[in-house]
Amino acid sequence: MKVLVADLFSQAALDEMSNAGIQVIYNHALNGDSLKAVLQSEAPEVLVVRSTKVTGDMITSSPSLEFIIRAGAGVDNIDCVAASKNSIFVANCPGKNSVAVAELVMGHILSVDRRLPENYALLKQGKWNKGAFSECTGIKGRKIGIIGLGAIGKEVSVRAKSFGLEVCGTDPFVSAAQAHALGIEYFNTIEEVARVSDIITFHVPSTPQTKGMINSAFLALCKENVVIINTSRGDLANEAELLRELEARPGFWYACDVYLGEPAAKECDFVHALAQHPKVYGSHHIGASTKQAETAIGLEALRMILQYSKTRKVDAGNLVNMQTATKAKFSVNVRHHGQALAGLLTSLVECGCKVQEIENKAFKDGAAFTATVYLDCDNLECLQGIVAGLNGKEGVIHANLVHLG
Ligand SMILES: O=C(O)C(=O)COP(=O)(O)O
Repeated sequence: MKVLVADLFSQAALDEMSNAGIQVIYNHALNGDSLKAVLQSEAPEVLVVRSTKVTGDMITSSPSLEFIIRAGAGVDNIDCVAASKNSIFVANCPGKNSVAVAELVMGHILSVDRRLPENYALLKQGKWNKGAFSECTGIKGRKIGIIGLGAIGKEVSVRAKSFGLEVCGTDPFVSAAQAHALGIEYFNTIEEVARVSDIITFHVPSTPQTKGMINSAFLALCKENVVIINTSRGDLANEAELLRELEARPGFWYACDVYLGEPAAKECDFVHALAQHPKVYGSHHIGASTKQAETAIGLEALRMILQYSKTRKVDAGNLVNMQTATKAKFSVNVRHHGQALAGLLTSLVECGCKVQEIENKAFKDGAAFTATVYLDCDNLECLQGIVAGLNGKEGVIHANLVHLG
């Protein structure tokens, strides 16, 4: 099997692939036309990318392609609809860079509160101005609102609590009970989070529902001195409205890792009104760029590639799309601490799945049970929602979805 890796990727995972007899082409300079050309000339079955765009045109002109792996979380850079139409699976590596992103969020929170970039800049200019920084507030006891309580949002909440922040949040896929179990005050809407939070951090994917959600109407509900952190996607922000609010409200600060019209990793000019605004602290979309995250993502991609090379089945933490033409067969695998599967089965039936077989294995690893539910389903989105919900449930160690053909 041939795998094309078109972005920076773990060397250890590349070596493992080669050791397993997989032909690997690693070229992290590929982008646009050059990526399309290599897809055609090398004809790989598997393509691995990070933020590099995979367009419908690339997909339709690459008949060899069977599986695209997003070595990261957000799949908005991949034309998943075109992939589905061409029977190409798309999977990401959920949760594998969550800690790295959460660590960056804490860095931005502290940077804004203590004005660290200005501190550095003055010292570099040979100036000493302790008095200029005596107005910093401190973050203990203030409230952080987390929009999106998935893997990244949860890691942020753990770190925020250790700094003494109070944590609240919202997420349409997480129940109030699940949030409360994590010590997070739960709200049903982003508007409620806006009203009570001193710092608001966004951890949602780019979808039609989330695009432009950081806008004037949202900011009007926020506290006067709110700090907004966006490490998710640039298009969550209506940048024109955000710039107006930054001008109009002296106490409002924005820190971000992502921008509208962000250049590809391989380019270097970036003239951008928001990025260069004095009340914006920005980083270079480095949320996932730690060696720890690179290793975790590399291992997850490697696992999926090895599995696919042996079985031609996609065993993914999150299968993003599916072949649209036919009903597909899946299994939901759950490792848990012995609670009943009744809730899972009810949810599966409610979303139209046809359960074929349930396999239970007791006391794997001495402490945990595993269950595999085999089913037919043509509503992948619903099925993914159920599996994601299981991962947040108390007593569940891990649940994943496997495409069986
Ligand atoms: O995983 C994600 O969604 C990210 O935004 C990380 O992007 P990257 O893989 O560093 O290009």
